[in-house]
Amino acid sequence: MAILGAGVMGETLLSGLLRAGRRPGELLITERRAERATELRERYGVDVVTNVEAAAKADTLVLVVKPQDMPDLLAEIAPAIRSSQTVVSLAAGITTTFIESRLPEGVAVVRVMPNTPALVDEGMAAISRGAHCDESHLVLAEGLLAATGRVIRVPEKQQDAVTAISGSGPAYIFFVVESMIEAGVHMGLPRSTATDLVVQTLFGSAKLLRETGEHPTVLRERVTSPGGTTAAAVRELEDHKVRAAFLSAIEAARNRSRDLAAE
Ligand SMILES: NC(=O)C1=CN([C@@H]2O[C@H](COP(=O)(O)OP(=O)(O)OC[C@H]3O[C@@H](n4cnc5c(N)ncnc54)[C@H](OP(=O)(O)O)[C@@H]3O)[C@@H](O)[C@H]2O)C=CC1
Ligand SMILES: O=C(O)[C@@H]1CCC=N1
Repeated sequence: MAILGAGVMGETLLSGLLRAGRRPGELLITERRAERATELRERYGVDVVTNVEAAAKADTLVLVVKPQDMPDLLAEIAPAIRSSQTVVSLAAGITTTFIESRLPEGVAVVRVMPNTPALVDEGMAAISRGAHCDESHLVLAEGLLAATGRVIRVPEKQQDAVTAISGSGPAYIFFVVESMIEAGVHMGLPRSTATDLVVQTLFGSAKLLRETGEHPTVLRERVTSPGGTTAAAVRELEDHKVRAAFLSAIEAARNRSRDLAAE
C-alpha cells in the first residue's frame, strides 16, 4: 500500500496503520519536499518513493494531497496505474467521477472523509463507492480506516455534508474549547486550571452522549436548573445566535467542499 502525500492527514493515517500492526515494509510513502521525506523515513522507518514508483508497485494507492494538488498528481500517476489497483482518496470535495475520469478505465475508486482524532484512534470516517467498486473494495477501505476509529458507509452525494460535519468538525470543537478557556482566564482562573476544567468537561460530555445515547437536548436540560446559572448562559448563547452561526458555518464548509473540485 502507498500513501501519496504525507502531510497532517497522511501522517495520521500512516502512524495509525503502524500502531495497528502494519509493518513499515508494507507501506510506501510519497512526499513533495525532500526534508519532509527524510523526516518521515527517520520517524517511521518507511520507504519514501516517487509517485510513479508508488503507482507502479502498490496494490492500493491512498491519495492524501490537497484537493488543489489532485489534478497534477492524477496526471502524474495515470500512466502507471492498472485497472486491478484500488485508489482511495481522502481529499475533501474531490468526487470519484473526477478521479475516475483521469485514470485508466475500470479503476476502483473509494472516497473517504476522515478526521484528525484518528491520531488517537478515535477518528470518524465515512466512505463512498465509485463506479467500479465492489464489496471487496469497500471492505479494504474500511479495514484501512478502522485502524484509527469508526467507519460508516454513506452515499457519495452526502460526502460534502459529512466533510462539513465530521471532517472539519474537530476545528469547531477546538474553537469552543479555546473560547471557554479564554472565558475562564478572563474571570481570573489560571490558564492551566481553565484548560483542565474545559478539556475534562468536553471529554466527559462526549462520553455521556455516547454511553447514554440520550438526546443532547435532554442532557442539556439535566444541567439546566430552573432559574440557575446554565439557564442564564444558554439565554446569552441564544441572544448571540450561536445556533444560527453553527448552521451558517457548517453550510459554508459544505459549499466550500462542493467548490473544491472546480479549482
Ligand atoms: N487535515 C484534516 O483534518 C483533513 C484533511 N483531509 C484531506 O486530506 C488531504 C490532505 O490534507 P492535509 O493533510 O491537511 O494537508 P497537508 O498540506 O498537510 O498535506 C498534503 C501533503 O501532500 C504533499 N503533496 C502535495 N502534492 C504532492 C505530490 N504531487 N506528491 C507528493 N506529495 C504531495 C504536500 O506537500 P507540500 O507541503 O509541499 O504542499 C503535503 O505534505 C486534503 O485533500 C484534505 O482535504 C480530509 C479530512 C481531514
Ligand atoms: O479544511 C479542510 O479543507 C480539510 C477537509 C476537512 C478538514 N480539513
